Amino acid sequence: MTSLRLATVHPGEPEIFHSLQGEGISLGRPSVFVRLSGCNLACLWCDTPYTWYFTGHNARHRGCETFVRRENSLTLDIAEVARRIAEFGCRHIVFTGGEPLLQQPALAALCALLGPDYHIEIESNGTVALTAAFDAHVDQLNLSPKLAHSGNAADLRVNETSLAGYARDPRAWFKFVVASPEDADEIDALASQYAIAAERILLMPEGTSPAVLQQRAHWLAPLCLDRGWRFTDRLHIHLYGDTRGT
Ligand SMILES: Nc1nc2[nH]cc(C(=O)O)c2c(=O)[nH]1
Ligand code: SF4
Ligand SMILES: [Mg+2]
Repeated sequence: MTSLRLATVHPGEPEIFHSLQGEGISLGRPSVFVRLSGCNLACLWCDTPYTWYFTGHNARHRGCETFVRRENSLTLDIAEVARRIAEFGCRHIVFTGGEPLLQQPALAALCALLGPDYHIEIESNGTVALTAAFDAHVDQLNLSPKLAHSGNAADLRVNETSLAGYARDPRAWFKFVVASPEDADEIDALASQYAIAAERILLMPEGTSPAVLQQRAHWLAPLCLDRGWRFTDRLHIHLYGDTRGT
């Protein structure tokens, strides 16, 4: 029996939901989201700390206390995950987290169970390379390599081997979360080090309220125009606010 560790919308209920993709190159596309629990990083401004910031975690997180693990995560057999996905009647899946690529054997087994008719999109921090078994199922990678302002040590947030591999992968898009105009220099450096074309780079304002997103868009939009990078908003925040299961 293979199972996935999932986040919850409330205790006992896995975070599997139907929504419009709110970020990135597929923005606006109806998708089934499956949120996995657990992350190998600890971003200060993480918008889903309930996937990893559990009691006893020694990282800091801006603005929140730790979460009780058994209330905020659960284990679900992949057959049940597949059944819940199928109920939505939507062929686009987004695996997110946390860091979903920490559970690739179970994700590969789930995709095999679902069959070939699904478009599989991944939201990942880019520090974990694809396994051969899961690679075969993946159609699109939305990678968000973390910058210095995330608070993670440089050697943790950038895995040179996996990032170099993704830079060569035509399925990969690079969605950087930015908090200030100065972040552009770090993105420039990564883009030139890994030879990532501007065309595949998107910048997204950090923020979990429409007001903050709008305020940051004022300097981010011209910055994107200037550098030839794409801009992405966070549609779900405008539509639903910062709420689980949306
Ligand atoms: N609607 C919607 N779009 C999203 N795109 C990426 C998300 C994420 O949390 O990774 C997300 C999310 O949580 N909701
Ligand atoms: S990598 Fe993503 S899920 Fe993990 S702590 Fe950072 S923002 Fe949160
Ligand atoms: Mg998110």
